Amino acid sequence: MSGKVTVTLRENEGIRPLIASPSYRLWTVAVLLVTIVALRQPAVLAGTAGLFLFVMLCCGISLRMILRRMLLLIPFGASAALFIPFHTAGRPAFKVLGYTATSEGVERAVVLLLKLAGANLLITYLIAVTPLFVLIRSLRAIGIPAIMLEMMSLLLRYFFLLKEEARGMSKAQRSRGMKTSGWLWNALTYKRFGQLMGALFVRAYLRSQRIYMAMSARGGFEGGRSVERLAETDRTVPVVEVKAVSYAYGNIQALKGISFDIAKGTKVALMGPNGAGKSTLISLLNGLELAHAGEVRLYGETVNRSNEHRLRRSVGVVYQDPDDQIFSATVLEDVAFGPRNLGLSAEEAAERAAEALSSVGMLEYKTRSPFELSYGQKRRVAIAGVLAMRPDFIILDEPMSFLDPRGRDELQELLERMHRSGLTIMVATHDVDFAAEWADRVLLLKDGKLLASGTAELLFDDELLTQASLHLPRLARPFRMLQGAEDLRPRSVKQAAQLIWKLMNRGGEYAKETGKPLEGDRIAKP
Ligand SMILES: Nc1ncnc2c1ncn2[C@@H]1O[C@H](COP(=O)(O)OP(=O)(O)OP(=O)(O)O)[C@@H](O)[C@H]1O
Repeated sequence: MSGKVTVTLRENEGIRPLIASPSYRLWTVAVLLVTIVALRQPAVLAGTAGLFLFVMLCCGISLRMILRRMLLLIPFGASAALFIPFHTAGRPAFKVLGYTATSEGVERAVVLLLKLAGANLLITYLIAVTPLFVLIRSLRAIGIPAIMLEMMSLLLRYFFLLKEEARGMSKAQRSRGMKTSGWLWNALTYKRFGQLMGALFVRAYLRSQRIYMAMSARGGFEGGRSVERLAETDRTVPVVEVKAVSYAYGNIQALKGISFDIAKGTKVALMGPNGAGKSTLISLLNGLELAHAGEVRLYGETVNRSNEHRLRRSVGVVYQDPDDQIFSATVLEDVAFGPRNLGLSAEEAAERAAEALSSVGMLEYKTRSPFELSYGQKRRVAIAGVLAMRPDFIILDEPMSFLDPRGRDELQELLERMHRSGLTIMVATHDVDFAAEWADRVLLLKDGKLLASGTAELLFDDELLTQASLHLPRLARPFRMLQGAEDLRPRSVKQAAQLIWKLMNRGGEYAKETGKPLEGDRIAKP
């Protein structure tokens, strides 16, 4: 599964924009660009470029940054301008290798270069003082179609994610001795660089696959068709029935004939070591993949190509990395993406999105760019994106990963609230402590097989835990060290406190009976 990717868009810290409103800024730059295109006099163009440079320096944009941006464009402009003096009719000015340059040609080349420099300065100013996603949003104000902006926003977002991945990989390589400084690399460095590029390509491919899955899961490729929802379901029909299901990726058998049911309103922890088949099972439960053998039944219906879209309406999946799921320019738009795909109007979708954001405590961030959020906040937005589709069954893949302790507690509370609102929830997790405290039901997978299925009591079975590469919940460990208390299985801090209290009382009774205090070897022997 992918690691956390941090996207930095705050390249412009310490820079003061001259015009506060991004859309006014955009309009001003657009008007100035048109003016530059219209100007013909080299002296006026040079004066204008000088003025822009002065203003940019006053705004706090460093000369280094300006030169770096200029160097990106000027070589292209210069190579085009190089030929103009020799291809323009007029008074001969000088000769190079037998070719005659004209004065008019030289002036045209200078005008072109000055125009390019002026335009480049303006765009550098705009990019330096405006975060890219604010810029994209402002483009809407000048009439660029929403679909184009969505695409730009998506492309930009993944460009940055890949850039961050490349940076992370390169850092990791450098920390292991790869040297990339200087112009002349040795053969090994070139080889390592090639490997890095290859790995980046594979990562880009895998990420695009995950994005595709996350978008499909929210109905992104159904063209906003209004698909009927499932009728109100009978509580007695299991939400999920998995019967002898197998699935393979080519020769790799990911699931090997597994069977289980999930009743409505259950809190399920799907656990197992890496490569056990959890993510594969999730794709099958959401109808994104179909079983190669056996059947997956959702609300009593076998999932097949003809009903997968309809059934998927009732099953929401929150993927592990929120960066795979979130892509719109604002938080509200992103959460409204799923409802829009359900065929709802823009107003209805926005209403639902606001409601979902409120339920995850993120309503106040609705106009922000998802890029400006912390990882935990992005995860909440990703959950809201799925809740807004009002599923009956929600699956979360590793929701606790990369969250700080407070973030974990808050997420657990959110899961409880979601459950109280009537949802059936499945969480794929490696976190035994969370699963022991939260789950009503535990499914243990290993090597594509169902190792065990039952209550959270399974998480106290040493043999099973060893087989599933899990460990005993931390709260239960001290009790294992106390003679006479080994069988006590607290699943929450509260239960652990109650059990400790009981043990203390037991100690008191012993002292009363025997007239001796309880010491070491009876109960309190670690
Ligand atoms: N796209 C793929 N192509 C080939 N094999 C795959 C692919 N995805 C998964 N597998 C294989 O299928 C098996 C199950 O993988 P899966 O990702 O479902 O496990 P998982 O339990 O989710 O693992 P983890 O906890 O590491 O995320 C593994 O052996 C894995 O190598």
